[in-house]
Amino acid sequence: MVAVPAQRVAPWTPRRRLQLAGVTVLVLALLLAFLFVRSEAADPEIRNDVMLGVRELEKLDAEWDANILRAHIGRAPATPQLTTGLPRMRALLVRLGEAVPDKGNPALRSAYAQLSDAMQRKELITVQFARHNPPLREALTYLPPAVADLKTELGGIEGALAPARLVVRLDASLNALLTEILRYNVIPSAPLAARIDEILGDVAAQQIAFSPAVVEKMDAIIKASRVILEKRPLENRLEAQIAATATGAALDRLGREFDRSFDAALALRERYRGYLFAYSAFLLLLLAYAGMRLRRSYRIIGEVNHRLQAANENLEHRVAERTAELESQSKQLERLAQHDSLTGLINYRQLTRLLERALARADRRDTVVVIMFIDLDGFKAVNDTYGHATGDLVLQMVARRVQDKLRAEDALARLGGDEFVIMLEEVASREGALRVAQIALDEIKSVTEADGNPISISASIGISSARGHAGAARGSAALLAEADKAMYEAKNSGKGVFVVSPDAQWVVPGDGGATG
Ligand SMILES: Nc1nc2c(ncn2[C@@H]2O[C@H](COP(=O)(O)OP(=O)(O)OP(=O)(O)O)[C@@H](O)[C@H]2O)c(=O)[nH]1
Repeated sequence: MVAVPAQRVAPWTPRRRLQLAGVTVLVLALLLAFLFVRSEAADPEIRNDVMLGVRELEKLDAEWDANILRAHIGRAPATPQLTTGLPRMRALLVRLGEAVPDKGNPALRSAYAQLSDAMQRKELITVQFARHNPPLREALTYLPPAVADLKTELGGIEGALAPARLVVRLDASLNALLTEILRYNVIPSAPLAARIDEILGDVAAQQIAFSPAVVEKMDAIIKASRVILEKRPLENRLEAQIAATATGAALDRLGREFDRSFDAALALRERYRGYLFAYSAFLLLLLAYAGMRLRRSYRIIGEVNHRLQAANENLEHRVAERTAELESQSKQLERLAQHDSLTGLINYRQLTRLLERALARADRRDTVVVIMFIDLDGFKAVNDTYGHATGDLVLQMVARRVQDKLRAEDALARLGGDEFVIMLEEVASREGALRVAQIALDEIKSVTEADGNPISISASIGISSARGHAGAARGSAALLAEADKAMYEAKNSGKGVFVVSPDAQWVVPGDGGATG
C-alpha cells in the first residue's frame, strides 16, 4: 500500500483572519441593507393615487352610461357629452397601466387588460351610437306632431277637395302608423317592420289624390318613419353591445386586484420587517458576543501585562540585590586586597601605594615622609607558650593601641608575622618623629596580658625618612629597605629601641632646606 502524504492545511494567519472578518462584515451589511429595503413601507401615496384613479374612472364611466341613457330617451344635450369625458378616461387608463407591475401579479395584469379592452370597445361602439342616435331622435320627435298636423289638414279644405273615401283611408293609415311606430320603438321586430312598411306603401299610394303641399308632408312622414325603421334596431343593438362591454365590472375587478396587490405587498413588507427584526436581534447578539470576546482579550492582555510587570519588577529587584551583593563582595575583595585580615590594618600593597602618593605630595610641597619599621620582640615565645590564638590576640592589641596613638593622616600597616610599619606625612621635625617612635614602643610594651596570660613583649623600630624632590626620587622601596635595615640594627643593639637610618632626611629648623 502506498502511503498518501497528509495534505497540509493552510494555517489561519492574521491576514487571512482579517480577510475573513472583512468578508463576513460585508455579507452581514449587505443582508441588512437587503432586508431594510424589502421592509420599506410601500408608498401610501401611490396606493391612494391608484385607488382615486379607479374611483374617478368608475365615476366617469357611470356618467358615460347616464349620458348614453339620456341620449336613448332623447335628451338634447346628451349626444355631445358622450365623448367629452373620453380624453380624461384615456389618461386615467394610462396612469393606472403605469401602476401595474411589469413582473408578477398576472391577475392584476389580466384585470387591467380586460378593462382596457372593454373601454376601447365601448368607445368604438359609443362613437357609432353617437352617429346614429341624432337622426333617430329627430325622426321620433318629428313624427307625432307631423302626423297630427296632416290629420288636421285632412279635416279642413284638403279633406273637402279629396274624395271622402280616400281621406278616411289616409286618416286610418296615419293612425295605424303612429300606433305601430310606437310599438316598434319599444320592441322592434321584423313582422312589425313589414306591417309599417305596408302602411307606408298605402300612404304613398294615396298621394295622387292630394295637393302637392299635402304630398310633401306625406313624404316627410314616410321619410321619418323609414329612419325610425332603420335606426331603431341599430341603436338597440349598439346599446346592447355597449352594455356587453361591462366596463363597470372590469373596473370593479381592477379595483379589487389593485387592493389585493397592495395588501400582498403590505403583507410581504410585514414579513420582511419580521425578518429584519430577528436579524437585528441576531446582529445585536453577535455584537455582544464580539464585545465579550474583546473584553476577555483585553482582560487576558491586562493580566499578562500585570504578570510581566511583576516579573520585571522581581527581576529588577533581584538584579539590584545581586548588584548590591556583588558590590559588597567587590568592596570586601578590595578591602581584603588592601587590608590585613587579622588586624584590619592596611597591608604591604596598600602601604606602598599610599607611600608612593605621599612621596609625590612631599615632592610637590617639599615636606618629609617618615617610615618606621616595627618588629616585635619576644613574640615567638607568646605563640610557643600560649598558642597561636593568643599570639593573634596580641597582634590585634598591638595594632589597636599603636593605631589609636596616630593622627588620622598617618598610616599603620601590618606587613605579615609580627612586622608593622608606620608612615607619617608632613613631619615638622626629627624630634616629632622620634616621639611617635617612642610612643609606639611604649604602647607595644603596654601589652602585658592576653587571654588572662601574662605577656612580655617589646619592639625594635628602624626609622627612615625622605624629604622633597630628592627623597621622592629614592622611591618607596628604598625608604622601606632603609627602615628595615635600621630595624635590624635596633635588634642587634639589644631590642626594645629605635634606630634612625643614617640616610634619613629632615627639615632643618630655620633652613627650610634639606638634611640628614
Ligand atoms: N600568632 C601568630 N604568629 C605568627 C603569625 N605570623 C608569624 N607568626 C609567628 O611569629 C613569630 C615571629 O618570629 P620571630 O620574629 O623570629 O620571633 P621573636 O620572638 O619576635 O624573635 P625576634 O624577632 O628575633 O625578637 C614566628 O614564631 C611566627 O610563627 C601570625 O599571624 N600569628
